[in-house]
Amino acid sequence: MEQNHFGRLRALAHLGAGRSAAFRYVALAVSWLVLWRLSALMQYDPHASLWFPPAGLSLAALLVMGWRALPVLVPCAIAVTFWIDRIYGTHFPTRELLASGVLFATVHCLSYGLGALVMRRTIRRNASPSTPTVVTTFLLVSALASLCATVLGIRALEATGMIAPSTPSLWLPWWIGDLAGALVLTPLFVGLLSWRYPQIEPWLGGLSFLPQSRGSGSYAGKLALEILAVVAVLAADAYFHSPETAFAMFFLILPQMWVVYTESPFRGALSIALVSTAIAVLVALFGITRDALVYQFAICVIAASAYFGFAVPALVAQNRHLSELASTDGLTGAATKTHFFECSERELADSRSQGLPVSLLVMDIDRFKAINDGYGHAAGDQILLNLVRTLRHQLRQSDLIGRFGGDEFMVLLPGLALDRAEATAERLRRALTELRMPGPDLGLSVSFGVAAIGDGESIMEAFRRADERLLAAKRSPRAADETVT
Ligand SMILES: Nc1nc2c(ncn2[C@@H]2O[C@H](COP(=O)(O)OP(=O)(O)OP(=O)(O)O)[C@@H](O)[C@H]2O)c(=O)[nH]1
Repeated sequence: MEQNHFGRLRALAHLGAGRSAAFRYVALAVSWLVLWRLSALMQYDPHASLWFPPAGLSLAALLVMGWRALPVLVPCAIAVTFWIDRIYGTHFPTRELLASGVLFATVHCLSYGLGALVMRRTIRRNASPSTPTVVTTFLLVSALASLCATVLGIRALEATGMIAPSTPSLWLPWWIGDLAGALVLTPLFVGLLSWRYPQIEPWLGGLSFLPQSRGSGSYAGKLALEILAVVAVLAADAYFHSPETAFAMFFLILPQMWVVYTESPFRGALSIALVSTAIAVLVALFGITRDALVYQFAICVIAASAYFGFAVPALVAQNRHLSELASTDGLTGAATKTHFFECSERELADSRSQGLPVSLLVMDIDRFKAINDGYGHAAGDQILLNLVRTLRHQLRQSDLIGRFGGDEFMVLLPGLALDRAEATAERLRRALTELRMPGPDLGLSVSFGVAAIGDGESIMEAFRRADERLLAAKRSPRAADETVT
């Protein structure tokens, strides 16, 4: 009975999985055909569209799904050949259309498929690809794959009699249109597809397309500003009838970079796609296709430059992480020796300018080796961690805690002269004896060396004096008596 239920459940799960895969394929096909229809609406010459969004979807699908995308892309590419025939009213015989469709599908899928293959191989060879590597590979692959699709696509149409042989002006708008579609939309579609196919994430380098929970209010404002700028340039171009106005579109790189530097890669890619769509749709709506090539180039240049901008937030985060590693002790979170002395120099200069005293404490756990040997290094680590927590709890925010190494720590006490610094050391010593220890009869004993930093004295000189006092305290009978075994 139970087996029966389990079997039914499994069958249901299989059915669900099959459906969701079929649904994905249908959604991909519908999106491809809708994008193709949109690009056909933006044609300014036969076979020359302002941009060709299906190129971006094909490249993204082949990148994420591999050759599994072919059963969707090939029929779509054949179908649109028949659709073109109806749109242009050319009424070619079905056999010729089929031959032309198969040739176009082969050329399109082969060009973008090989491009995707090269990109996957290049990036996979690199264990952790950097954002500039991913972006450079993507730009080169997009340019070469779209050029290949253009040259072979024109040859295919000529061979099947769909266009007159040697139409020289066609290749540049075709190529830039395909390139614009691939450059602008591939990252966005990769982002959308990678939610369904998470295996793509690891080889995207610093470009994580996973959604982020940052506020969307300011992002919407930035997008609105960009669209406003697009409308302003295109309206001016349409109104003044001067082709020079079109070049103002290149200024859009500024707000685009702002979005890329301040938002997640997915939001950056979405913004590039929205702005480019707005340019393509409005150029078609305003009927200013005479400047189409300028706008095509603007779309490509803005997108290509913005992708390199993706590297900046990733590098800033990486830098922050590295400087944290260099300045903070990994176990206790106290400042490292170098960072402690750097910060102390600044603090000392600041306090001296205000006429305030500064003191330095150096401390060392007594017989720490015995704790490690008796209770293990994990117990020793816990004591170091608890010691720094206690120091933080006992000291002021402005006091700086550093780890010199091993079981030796130092504290900079801005604003405290020697007497108050010694009182602080005594308070800390007492608080540390209260720390929970691994053994029942064990108490934590810590020795201190205290020094006030004299006028004109350096931190290192004061540190040496404090360290001598620490050694003297270590040699004193009290420290020797307080055993920790
Ligand atoms: N658990 C742990 N032990 C550490 C760490 N760094 C250094 N130690 C140990 O700290 C001990 C320091 O030993 P010593 O310098 O002889 O100091 P001590 O045993 O406290 O002797 P006195 O200072 O003379 O009282 C060594 O056993 C080191 O292995 C650490 O990060 N974690």
